Amino acid sequence: MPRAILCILDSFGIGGAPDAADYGDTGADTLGHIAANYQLSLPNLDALGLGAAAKLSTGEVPRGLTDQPRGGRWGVGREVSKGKDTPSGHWEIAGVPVPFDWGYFPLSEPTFPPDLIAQLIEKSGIPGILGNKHASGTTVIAELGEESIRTGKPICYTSIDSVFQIAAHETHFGLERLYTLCETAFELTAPLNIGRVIARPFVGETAATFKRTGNRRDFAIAPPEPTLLDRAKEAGRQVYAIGKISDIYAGHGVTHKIKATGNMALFDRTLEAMEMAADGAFIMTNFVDFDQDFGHRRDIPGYAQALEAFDARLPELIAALRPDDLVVLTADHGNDPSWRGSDHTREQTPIMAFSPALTPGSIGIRPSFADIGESIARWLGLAPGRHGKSFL
Ligand SMILES: O=P(O)(O)O[C@H]1O[C@H](CO)[C@@H](O)[C@H]1O
Ligand SMILES: [Mn+2]
Ligand SMILES: [Mn+2]
Repeated sequence: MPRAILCILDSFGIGGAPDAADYGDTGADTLGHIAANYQLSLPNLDALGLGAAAKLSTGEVPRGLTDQPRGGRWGVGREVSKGKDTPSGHWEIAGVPVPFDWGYFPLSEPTFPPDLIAQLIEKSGIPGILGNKHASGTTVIAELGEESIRTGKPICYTSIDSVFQIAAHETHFGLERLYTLCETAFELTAPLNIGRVIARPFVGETAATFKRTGNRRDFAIAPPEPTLLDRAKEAGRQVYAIGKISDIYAGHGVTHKIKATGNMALFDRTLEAMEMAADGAFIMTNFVDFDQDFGHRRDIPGYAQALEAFDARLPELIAALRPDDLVVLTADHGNDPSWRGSDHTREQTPIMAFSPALTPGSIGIRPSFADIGESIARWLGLAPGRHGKSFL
């Protein structure tokens, strides 16, 4: 019975979104700009159609890649959901475009409504908050982390995404206490249509030594309709959610939740799941480092090396495939490390689908990421959903 493995390379855009101007992102191109600034070597991704997909997206083959795929189906994903954020991208990939507008916090300072912060302080008993602005997570910890340790006040910040993030020291503030605080914040922000509250624990004693840990936790609102994960679970299938996948879907539709820190550990867990998973299973992994450690940090060599490390492991994944396994590689949005600021960028995404049982060829530009979910649904023998069309 066919199985499917879906790998999300978080933020790995390939430029060319027709609505990029609406986001101030005209010309943003995560892969294109990395390739222009770094001598990229991605032979396995290129063989699966990455260079060809990039050419279809922007008209140009990125430096170091080719437009000669050597197996699999390849094409371009275009997002219909308005948010260029992780939940919007992931939900749409799993067949459910986001039909509503998320709530966002303004660029002005303080960014959070005074009422919201007053209630958070009252309900949680914290002495106050620091931050209260748009910020990059690592920068704001370097700026305010020492004061946070000294005063016991957590650092609350946001971005252009629909998020309320709380950074606090793992031991001085306490990890469990941070999670509880996030739960309270989640209850208070849900009526504002805020997609996620994210706990951002860090360690270290000085600005120079602060480091965020793998104990990040996302408290997310649930998708508005059943996703591919729910549909697979409902049909009695195993659904493996690796990395932050379970958090992104608020645990809905997940039968096996597996956490790991770092892309290589995430790759290991994916291979292990492929060994364990039953016939008909659906395995989904989010490779978060691309986005969290390199895209938001505007680190071009870091992003490039993470891509090369991922590429180098693809032969292991291909060798582990059973004859009727399908693998799909794609991304949820862009995060061009050469771009201004530290936020995501509106871009199209690569879609690379391969299986020993699949004939190669182009799938063109898909009008919605939902086509990915529908293709996997068809592969797994699930009933069609309400959105998207299978390219298989
Ligand atoms: O700068 P850091 O804390 O990594 O935050 C990033 O992570 C958030 C969630 O993915 C995004 O909204 C972005 O702001
Ligand atoms: Mn993302
Ligand atoms: Mn991000």
